[in-house]
Amino acid sequence: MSILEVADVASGKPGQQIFSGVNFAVNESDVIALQGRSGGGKTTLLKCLSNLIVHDGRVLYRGKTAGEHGIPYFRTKVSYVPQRPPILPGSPRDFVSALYALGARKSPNSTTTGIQSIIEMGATLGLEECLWDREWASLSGGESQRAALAVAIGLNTAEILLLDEPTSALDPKSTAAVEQLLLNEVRSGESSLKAILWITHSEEQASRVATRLFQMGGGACKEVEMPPV
Ligand SMILES: Nc1ncnc2c1ncn2[C@@H]1O[C@H](COP(=O)(O)OP(=O)(O)OP(=O)(O)O)[C@@H](O)[C@H]1O
Repeated sequence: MSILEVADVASGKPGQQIFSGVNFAVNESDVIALQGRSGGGKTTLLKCLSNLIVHDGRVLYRGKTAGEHGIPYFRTKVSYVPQRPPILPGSPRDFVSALYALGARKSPNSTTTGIQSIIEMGATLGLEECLWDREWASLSGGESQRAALAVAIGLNTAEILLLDEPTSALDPKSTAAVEQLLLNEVRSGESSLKAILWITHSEEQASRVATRLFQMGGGACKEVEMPPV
């Protein structure tokens, strides 16, 4: 069974549709680069898939809709990671503690080991431990982007991550670390992560990470052939 089945998904108002007729399936080990012109609807599509905005059509995770699974559970499995995390009160550590306290993230880890594994994930991305105790508002764009990714991966709950330009604020070294970590996780039998849908404007990045390529524009989303290496 596919992890995610997307059937006839459309978004926008009548007469002002952003896209319609989006159909595809995401399978284990897929790393799908989603490309297309600015304003073409890539972010909107990812938000539809994670049930963050209202849409037409059906999105099935492991054969069931978000409503059938329960929306909080669905979002822990099909997780959208925004390009820039919203500025939250408190520190990244407070944020992670709150996630565990809410129980919204059913993790195999206890709170303490869970936070520790997220901090270790951050270290892989070059984040020092002291950063987790600083105010979100004091972090640079690249630090907050990597902290959000470390949380999304380190929670170890999502089967599919929907990444919105996850390296847009990063230098080449940090970009390489993020790409490597994500590919390692998706290939590891121990990680919950089984597939990624990854918005990127970089053809070079797509060729480094992707196993499939989707092109968005003109109100549609089509799979295209990967360019020869
Ligand atoms: N909340 C909103 N209200 C009204 N229009 C919106 C809203 N969010 C997005 N749009 C519009 O929907 C269209 C698609 O936006 P979206 O952000 O999905 O594009 P994108 O392909 O991700 O663009 P980019 O590559 O610039 O990030 C754009 O015309 C945008 O202005």
